[in-house]
Amino acid sequence: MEQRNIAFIGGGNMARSLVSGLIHAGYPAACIRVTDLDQDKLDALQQEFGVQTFLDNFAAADGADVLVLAVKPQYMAEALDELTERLGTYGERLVISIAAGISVTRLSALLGGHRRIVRCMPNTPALIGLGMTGLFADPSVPVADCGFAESMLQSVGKTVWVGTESGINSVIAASGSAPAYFFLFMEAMAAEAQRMGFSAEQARLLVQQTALGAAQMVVDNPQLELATLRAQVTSKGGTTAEAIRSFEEQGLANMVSTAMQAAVTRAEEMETLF
Ligand SMILES: NC(=O)C1=CN([C@@H]2O[C@H](COP(=O)(O)OP(=O)(O)OC[C@H]3O[C@@H](n4cnc5c(N)ncnc54)[C@H](O)[C@@H]3O)[C@@H](O)[C@H]2O)C=CC1
Ligand SMILES: O=C(O)[C@@H]1CCC=N1
Repeated sequence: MEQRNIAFIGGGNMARSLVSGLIHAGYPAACIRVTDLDQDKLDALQQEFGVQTFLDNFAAADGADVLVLAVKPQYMAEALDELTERLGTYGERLVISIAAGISVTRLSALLGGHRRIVRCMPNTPALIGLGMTGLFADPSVPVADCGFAESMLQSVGKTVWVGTESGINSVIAASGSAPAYFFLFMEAMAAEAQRMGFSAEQARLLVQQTALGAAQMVVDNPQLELATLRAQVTSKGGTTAEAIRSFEEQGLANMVSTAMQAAVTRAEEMETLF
């Protein structure tokens, strides 16, 4: 991967996962800077990865070729107002934003009209190198910059480009927020397994190993439809058929669709708020 000086603005969960992925992919720690308001987080990042850390965003951004915006959406304007005022211009810098609900147009305004922006939507499994990220860039962004952003996100998992910016909100619904859907489902299953008499530890093992096995079967069998894998478990007149019938009667597909649309709607609302 091409080496550029990267400054992460915000050193929280997602920045940590990206830093970890880059370091494990052999990216030099000397080319990575991280800023945060929390000195303890910075110290932990410095100790674990050997990256340079800063309490001052300007000090990190000055001299960096790439800025990765990794603060929560509600703090983005505050962080960028100050940075833009002190930097004056972003020049040739590539700006990669991982924030939900902040459009390229809004980012550009916060960056004093800067246009070299790639929006990315990763998810938390990036922490263990199994992330899924959607990327979007305006056609005016140089191909080399898009390639850099893609390589960075591929260091923590898989990537997909979306052709329109609204596609990023669909990525939020389908993968950015989605680890939480699976966790919720697993929570519900583990709770029921406990009610059936398993200990908390046993219930978690039953659920997590099944989720892992099911996901691995999907990955290992790209030629099989998801419905086919489901059918292979579902013996005619058997137990699974009854569980699936119950899910379907209660409108699982509709529930999932409505929830994913709710995530999109919230992302659209956030675009008007931050
Ligand atoms: N958590 C998730 O599953 C995902 C989050 N995102 C996006 O990633 C971004 C970061 O999210 P997380 O890492 O989960 O949040 P986080 O809260 O763990 O990290 C944000 C960090 O920014 C720091 N910060 C706040 N204001 C700052 C400032 N002015 N200058 C420097 N640092 C500042 C905070 O101290 C905090 O450590 C958000 O914009 C979110 O939309 C994107 C995809 C998935
Ligand atoms: O919940 C959120 O807003 C962020 C974006 C995707 C996952 N977490």
